[in-house]
Amino acid sequence: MNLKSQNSRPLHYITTSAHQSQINPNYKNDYPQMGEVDPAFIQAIEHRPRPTIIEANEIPVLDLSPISSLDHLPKNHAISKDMVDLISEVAEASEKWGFFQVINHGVPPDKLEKLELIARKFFALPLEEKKKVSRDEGNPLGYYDAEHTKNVRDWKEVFDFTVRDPTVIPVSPDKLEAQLLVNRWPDYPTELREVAQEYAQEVEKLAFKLLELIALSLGLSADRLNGFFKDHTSFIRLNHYPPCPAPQLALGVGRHKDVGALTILAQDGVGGLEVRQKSNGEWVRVKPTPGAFIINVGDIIQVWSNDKYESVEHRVMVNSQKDRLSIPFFFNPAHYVNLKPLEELLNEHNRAKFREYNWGEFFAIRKQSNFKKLNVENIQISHFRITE
Ligand SMILES: O=C(O)CCC(=O)C(=O)O
Ligand SMILES: [Fe+2]
Repeated sequence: MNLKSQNSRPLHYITTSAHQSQINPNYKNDYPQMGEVDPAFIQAIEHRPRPTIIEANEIPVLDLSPISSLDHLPKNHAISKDMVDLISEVAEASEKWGFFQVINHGVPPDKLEKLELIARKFFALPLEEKKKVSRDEGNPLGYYDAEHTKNVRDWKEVFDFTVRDPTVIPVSPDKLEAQLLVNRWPDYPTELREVAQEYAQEVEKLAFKLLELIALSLGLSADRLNGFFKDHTSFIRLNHYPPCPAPQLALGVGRHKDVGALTILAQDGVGGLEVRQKSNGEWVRVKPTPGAFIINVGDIIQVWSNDKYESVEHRVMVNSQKDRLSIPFFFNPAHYVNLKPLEELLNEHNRAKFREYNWGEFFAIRKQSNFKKLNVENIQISHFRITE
């Protein structure tokens, strides 16, 4: 890679410019030129985005109206025809795509709009302000602008908070006993805490409904998986992707699979999320659908379902013009839950494909590899795969 300059240009030089220009008309665009991109961001050639984008027109959009007024789904199949249809759509989408979108999901749109607005205000603050609530090795919550995916730095800045406050989970592989994690809220914008918590409560309800739909779609009783989430360790991330001077070299988030059970993602209208299509391995763009959430099956559901529903690889492309905001809710079980294929789905033709592993330990090890560049591959469920 023949870069003009090897000097690192901190991400913060460009993060606020889009907003600064709205606030201050004299603000000069300060985007670094291509040669100034820190090599830490540059993807290996085979992982760089392709110049032509393929839109995924077929990612299923599921209408959750049949369940939007319910708090929980009926425990067995004593359910309406509409619900039966919905459950088979969930089964098909999870098997074929590992991704689907939902509309009429019951989350009030104004809760999301408010959070988006406040998130933009937060990211528009000077870096020193944001760093007052910085994540560190002892606490993975708060602001961070140097996350690595597969040891390459992502072109993004994030703010993480847990849905349950406090949340109990081990955070470091050197200290695997569970710790009490407390959210870090900034002084400004003052409303962030309240708006974020209100949004979290609404999406938490949706997460349980989706979990119940997935259980039913696997032929289990609706509440089969709920017990694993009694003390859930779910967290919400505000992802901000600043405009990037070299979008053909870097990624907002490098290719990865989500390690939790389910992800419920809100994205703004800019677009950038790409999913690796199961049928042919092609990267396809998930076009923003106003009012819809994007749902993806994570590694834990892959393990529980013994590979019936696979967690699908995805990544985020950035662009040189616009910044982008996305808000994933990562629905994760309690730290003490041990994960393995569900007994009732196994038989002599379908033997367990994964060894048991503990969620809290897995989380602690993965968090450390996202925090800094390591020289080893990060932990994956494939490390627990049983090879004959
Ligand atoms: O920004 C997006 O669309 C997806 C982000 C993502 O995959 C993640 O944060 O795990
Ligand atoms: Fe993801």
